[in-house]
Amino acid sequence: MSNRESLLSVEGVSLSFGAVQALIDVSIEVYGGEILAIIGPNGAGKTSLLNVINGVYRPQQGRLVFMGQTRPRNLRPYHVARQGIARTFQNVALFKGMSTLDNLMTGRVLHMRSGLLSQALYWGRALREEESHRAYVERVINFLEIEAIRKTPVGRLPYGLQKRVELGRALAAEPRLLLLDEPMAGMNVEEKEDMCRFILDIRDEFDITCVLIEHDMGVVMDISDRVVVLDYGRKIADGSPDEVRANPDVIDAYLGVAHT
Ligand SMILES: Nc1ncnc2c1ncn2[C@@H]1O[C@H](COP(=O)(O)OP(=O)(O)OP(=O)(O)O)[C@@H](O)[C@H]1O
Repeated sequence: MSNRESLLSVEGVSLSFGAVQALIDVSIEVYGGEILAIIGPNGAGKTSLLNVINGVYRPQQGRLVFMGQTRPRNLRPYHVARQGIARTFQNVALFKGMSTLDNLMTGRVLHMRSGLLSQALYWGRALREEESHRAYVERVINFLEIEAIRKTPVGRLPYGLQKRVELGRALAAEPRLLLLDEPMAGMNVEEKEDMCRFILDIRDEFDITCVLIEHDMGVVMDISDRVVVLDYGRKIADGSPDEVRANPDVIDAYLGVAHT
């Protein structure tokens, strides 16, 4: 559960693409240890917000504070990842010809100190490092119950399992903050239940804070500690699942009807 200490502050962020205003003065607090869902109709700015958080988009206005440090405006996505923010994508983004194990190992790249030269010069050290990365990846494989597919090229796996491998790769990066873009999209009921369990356990066992975009309201209401609602680039609600569900602005945004 949340420790009520801010892990990430998004402060007054505005982002536009030409005439399109994707985010308008959005402020969000993410507390350590919580599962925060971002919801909203299509085009509301949810993915843009994740892309701002992981440094792919630079907002025209506003700032981000992660673990007490204000992010420099020119920080690149690679450095954001090194600071401890990992993500998965709406459409699975894996190396389809590579095995599950190798895909997960790519998640460790940020933590690898040995370059090619030092691997040649200090072979023993590089080997020890490789072993420790393997051990961490094995922990992730066990946790996600994907032992049976460790050697399978991920392109051959059913979609639900590919999503799980992608989650594993993000987890292998040992992030502090995990951003999940529609982790249940395209899954059947059973796969969704598994994914919900994994997200809850990631928070509890790995102590990783999760921000997720999800369209399945049942899932959102079940697993989130807090819900933020975006509509046309603005934040229109922020609260517990029950508060948000009862919020008239949210009902309007989803149902498109005026409330009395
Ligand atoms: N790279 C881009 N170039 C131009 N416009 C963009 C870009 N990315 C997003 N937009 C626009 O910004 C607005 C917000 O899009 P975004 O993808 O963030 O919404 P979303 O809430 O994630 O939508 P969905 O639920 O459909 O994925 C939309 O009007 C979209 O067309």
